Amino acid sequence: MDLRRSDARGGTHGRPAPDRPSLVLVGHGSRDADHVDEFWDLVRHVGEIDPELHHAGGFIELAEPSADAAIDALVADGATEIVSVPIVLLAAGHLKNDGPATLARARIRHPDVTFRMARDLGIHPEVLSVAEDRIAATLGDADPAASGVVLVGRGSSDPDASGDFAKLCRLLSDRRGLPIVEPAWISVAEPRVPDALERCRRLGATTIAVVPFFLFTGVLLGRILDQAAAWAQQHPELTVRGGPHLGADRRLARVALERYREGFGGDVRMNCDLCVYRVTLPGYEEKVGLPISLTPHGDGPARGRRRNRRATRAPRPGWDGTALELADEGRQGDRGRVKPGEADPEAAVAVKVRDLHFAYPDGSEALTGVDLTIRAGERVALLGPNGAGKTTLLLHLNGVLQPQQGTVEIAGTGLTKRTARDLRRKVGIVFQDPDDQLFMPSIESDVAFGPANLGLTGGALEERVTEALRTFGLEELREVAPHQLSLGQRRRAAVAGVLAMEPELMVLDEPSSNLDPAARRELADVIRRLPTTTLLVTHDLPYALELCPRAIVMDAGQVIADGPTRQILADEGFMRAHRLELPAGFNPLAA
Ligand SMILES: Nc1ncnc2c1ncn2[C@@H]1O[C@H](COP(=O)(O)OP(=O)(O)OP(=O)(O)O)[C@@H](O)[C@H]1O
Repeated sequence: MDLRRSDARGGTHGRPAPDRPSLVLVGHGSRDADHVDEFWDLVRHVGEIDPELHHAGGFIELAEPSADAAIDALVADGATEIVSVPIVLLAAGHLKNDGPATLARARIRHPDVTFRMARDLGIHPEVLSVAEDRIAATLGDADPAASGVVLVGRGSSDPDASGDFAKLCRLLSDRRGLPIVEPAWISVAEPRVPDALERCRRLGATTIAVVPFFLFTGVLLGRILDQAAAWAQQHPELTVRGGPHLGADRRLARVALERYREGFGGDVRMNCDLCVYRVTLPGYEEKVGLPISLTPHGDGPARGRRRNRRATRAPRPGWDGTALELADEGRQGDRGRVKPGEADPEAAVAVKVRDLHFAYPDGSEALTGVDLTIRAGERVALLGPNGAGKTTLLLHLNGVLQPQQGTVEIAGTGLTKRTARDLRRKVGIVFQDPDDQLFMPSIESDVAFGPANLGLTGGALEERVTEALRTFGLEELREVAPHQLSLGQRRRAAVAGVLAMEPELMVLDEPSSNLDPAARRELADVIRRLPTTTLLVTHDLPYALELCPRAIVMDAGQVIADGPTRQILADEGFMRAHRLELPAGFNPLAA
């Protein structure tokens, strides 16, 4: 018997905290017991990712407890602020009507409690990743050039939901390189499944995956497969494969927590999470691309620095410099260009980790389900308190440790005992202490050591070494012994040595530790110029902000946040909850 599952049903979890609201996860509800079980599985994931968070789950209709009862239970525990996150893929009538209505009733029952409503899971990169995995599993080894996908939604009379679903299909094919992805709906909206299958056929697909874009199971999934099977019978020359729905994937629990943080911090994005194109609001042109605060919105006072702002005011310029600069570039006719270090959604995947678990022989569970994707060319900070699991993750990336459960891929190569040696070459780790790395009599011979081991000789070796030394301003020091250099110079030399191996992924472990301000700046210049995908593991949060557009935060063996570094560092409640401290007086919004 799965005790955790029955524990997660109904009831509340955690205790109310003074510094952050409680969370109510609101599902649609279903008469299907498996659907309801999957909802509780997702609630359980949320609790596992953020064990301290006071939360409960409930339904709009058809299953128990109701969302009203879940809210009452949180209040009975002492909650004074509650964020409601709809566990719904795309918002339509039920969320838009019943979601706010639930909170309106709750405000009447509990006038002293503040309620906020967060967004649906929506068009989020993690939602796309889950859908992408389901599609890939369904297509298997079919030739992508001759494959098509019919992604099937629930169907709604709400044009926003239908439009968002079509957009999501488009993003899966445009941005993720999937073959033809055709939207279809099982009820209310058109096209229907047979029409979309027919369109795939006409576009030249010989293998077609029919994948339900449903969060949880239910009677409609069988109907989708029946319709696909009936169509397939009329087209025996084609292969039609039915795929799984999204299910209670841990990545979706992380999206739910991100929505909670948005609702909590008043940082609801004005555009979708994936858009590089930004909409100019008439009269607010200077705010193009900035997140617009919706916090006050009639839901009681806002928290924190933006307490006194009205919903129509955007945060001050500089909140999201990245987006601002993008918009400026757009005006010069270069809209959407990806800047160095940022994710290019069209770039190849450099690192893909899925559901990675690892326990040390003494039973310490260091990794308990890590999922992350890093694209080629990205510069990403890996943050987290002591013992979060960062080192253990790195030891998997370079093949020193083998996954006990889950998968690790570097530049398309999966980690196995057979490939571990190869992966060690693809992932270059620059250790915190350069003296662990530099052991030859001169900097030049140190930098040459790795490439020479790879078999490079003569002019090719000389060229590789000179290039690496030039990149790091070490040419004049090439004949100097490492012990005669400063710590900053030794650290640059260590980076040069690893870069000379031309790794697919460069990992820098605490690169700024013990450096004086000048050496720190010089190293930052070097890191910014690295041509390789870079993962920077650090407790130096200002350095992470300076160098990495994106941060991944780990705690208790899991990824608990993944997003723009500035946004994560500015989330005071989140930072405190995970023992991440900014230096006194450091304001990530102003930096
Ligand atoms: N060799 C080991 N044997 C047993 N437990 C270990 C071992 N190495 C790490 N652990 C445990 O695994 C968990 C994750 O540790 P890890 O070193 O990966 O964290 P970290 O995020 O790198 O921490 P730090 O920031 O302190 O370097 C911790 O609970 C740690 O005590």
